[in-house]
Amino acid sequence: MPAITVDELTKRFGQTLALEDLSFEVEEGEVFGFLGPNGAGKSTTINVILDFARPTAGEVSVLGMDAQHNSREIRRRTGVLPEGVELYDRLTARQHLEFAIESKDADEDPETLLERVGLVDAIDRKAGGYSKGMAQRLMLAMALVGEPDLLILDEPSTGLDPNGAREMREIVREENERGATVFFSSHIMEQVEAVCDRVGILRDGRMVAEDSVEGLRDSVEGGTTLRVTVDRIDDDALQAVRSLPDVSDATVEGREPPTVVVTVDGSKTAVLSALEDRGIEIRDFETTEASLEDVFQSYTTDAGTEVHAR
Ligand SMILES: Nc1ncnc2c1ncn2[C@@H]1O[C@H](COP(=O)(O)OP(=O)(O)OP(=O)(O)O)[C@@H](O)[C@H]1O
Repeated sequence: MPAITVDELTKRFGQTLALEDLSFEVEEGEVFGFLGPNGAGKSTTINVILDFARPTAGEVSVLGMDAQHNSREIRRRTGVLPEGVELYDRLTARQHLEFAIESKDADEDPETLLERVGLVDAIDRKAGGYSKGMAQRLMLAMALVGEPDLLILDEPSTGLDPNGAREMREIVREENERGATVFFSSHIMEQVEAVCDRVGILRDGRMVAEDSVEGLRDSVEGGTTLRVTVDRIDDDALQAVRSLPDVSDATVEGREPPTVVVTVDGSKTAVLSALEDRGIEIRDFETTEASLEDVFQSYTTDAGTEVHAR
């Protein structure tokens, strides 16, 4: 049973079409990264999943239950880190957590939870004085209350410095190992790479790609470039490289020594062997992969479409 099923979901706000016929599934036990530029519809999708917004058309089920009819039970089993921080300025972190623990009928120690998110030193300070990052850590601790089956994190790295973002990823990993499904949105591809099993890319309310990060990289033409520095090169050897099944392009840069620049999908050794078989000496080689930013751009901008996402 999938943890989340979104089926032909459309959501309009007046004239604005925020989501259009959106369908996807998040498998139980997976970490799913929900990516998209600002305004793509990520928060709207999350709001419908949690029944904070009603669909114009389509259906959503969460943990096997209908998102609209069973929202109370769904929210009880789900930990949410919503976008934008809504803390009570006059309450301390301990009081926030006591409230969250009580409302989930859970039985946890606020101190242990705050230790996990690195905020235990501020346990009895009022949230009104918190920095953005501290507020985000407290919200994350609240999301963890009650060992939820599903964690929904909307832009969880907002306000966190690189250390905080790394700690957040560690918590995502730990929660996933405990058995929780994690669904988190971001507009930064790099943040999802380290933890996500699968990524969906949303653009203008539609899912434009769904794959592992590795699969997405491979889907962008020019994904891997192999640069081979050789003692010399001739047309015969260059043609031999070009005719290899996994090679889509091969050109020569520089003369002394020349560098063969090869766009290759599969085996790089085949390229090296093709050159060596023709008596060419390989002095050095390196491979470069498309950056994740290239991948994201190729799916979310018109300029990027020219990168030829297949
Ligand atoms: N309550 C609302 N009323 C009117 N329009 C809305 C409302 N909520 C969202 N929208 C519109 O729906 C579209 C999708 O917005 P949404 O907030 O879901 O995007 P997002 O991907 O979460 O963006 P961001 O990364 O900026 O948070 C936008 O055009 C937005 O202006």
